[in-house]
Amino acid sequence: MGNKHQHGKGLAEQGLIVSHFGVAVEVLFETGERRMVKVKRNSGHVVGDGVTVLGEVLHRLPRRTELSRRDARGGIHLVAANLDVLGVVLAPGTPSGFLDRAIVAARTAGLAPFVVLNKCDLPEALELGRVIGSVYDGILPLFPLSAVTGAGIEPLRDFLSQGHRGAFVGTTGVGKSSLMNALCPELNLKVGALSDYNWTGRHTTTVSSLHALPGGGELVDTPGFRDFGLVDITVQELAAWFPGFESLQDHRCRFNDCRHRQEPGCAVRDEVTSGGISEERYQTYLVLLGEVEALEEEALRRNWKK
Ligand SMILES: Nc1nc2c(ncn2[C@@H]2O[C@H](COP(=O)(O)OP(=O)(O)OP(=O)(O)O)[C@@H](O)[C@H]2O)c(=O)[nH]1
Ligand SMILES: [Zn+2]
Repeated sequence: MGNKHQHGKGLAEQGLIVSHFGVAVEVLFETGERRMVKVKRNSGHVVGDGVTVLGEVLHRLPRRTELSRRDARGGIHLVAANLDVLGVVLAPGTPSGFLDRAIVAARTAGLAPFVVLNKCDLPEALELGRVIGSVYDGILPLFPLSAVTGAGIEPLRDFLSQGHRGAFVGTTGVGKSSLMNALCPELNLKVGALSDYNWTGRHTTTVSSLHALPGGGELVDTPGFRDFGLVDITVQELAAWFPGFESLQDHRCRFNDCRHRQEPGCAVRDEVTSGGISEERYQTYLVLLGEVEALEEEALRRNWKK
């Protein structure tokens, strides 16, 4: 690795940040070469960023999308840039409401969400699959599978191979790591291959890494990015992106900031009356709306600005 490429004077090379080590990033260049480039700590670069590199000077290109999370003190952290899709991983026992929040968060960030129903080898997964299928089938791609047995993983591979760059999110224990390992056989290998570098702290400060899948597509591994903060959505985002309200693309509420509750001229309530939106979906929305409103008030009190 490294020395084959001649750096032409004044010629910047274009690449992609595939790993981040705090004081350095690993850049994958269009030539296929990989090289470590030093960056300032807190320079704001993340995995998925497109860059140009001239010598040791790295310049970030504009981003298409940004995926962020919020920490326990309200600080916002960028997790990855330029993702196209976000896989929301569910398994028996996932708290209800998580999926809707995650879908809204993904859509708000400009990522197309899809659903992975993991642990389908367990009998409890049958009922979850039925419930999820009845609500979300036709709204977004669904992948029932088992990361452990490998059953059902092929359709997900096909989906990702259509040139998609994605990441997974899900509550702890749903099987995100298992899924990453099943999809990226290079993951374990990679840890070993990198160990002969001697950048200080590289093993402990890795934020995330991007992996090309053997059949096409890319996945970003995001250690520490589970459910936390992703589900932190605003009332406006919820009202605009709630799954099941897709028919609203053609109809608009009278008020731009309509919360779809009692406002006059509300297109959502019209759709519920006419059957375009199910009463059940609408009731689920109202419950979530109440929760998001309460969280927003609390955040305002703590002075978390969004
Ligand atoms: N039965 C069954 N168990 C699974 C499956 N996928 C993962 N598991 C198990 O679920 C547990 C959690 O899996 P992980 O892959 O560590 O889950 P995770 O989402 O990465 O968890 P966190 O790192 O805590 O966020 C492990 O014991 C896995 O073996 C599956 O498809 N079927
Ligand atoms: Zn409305």
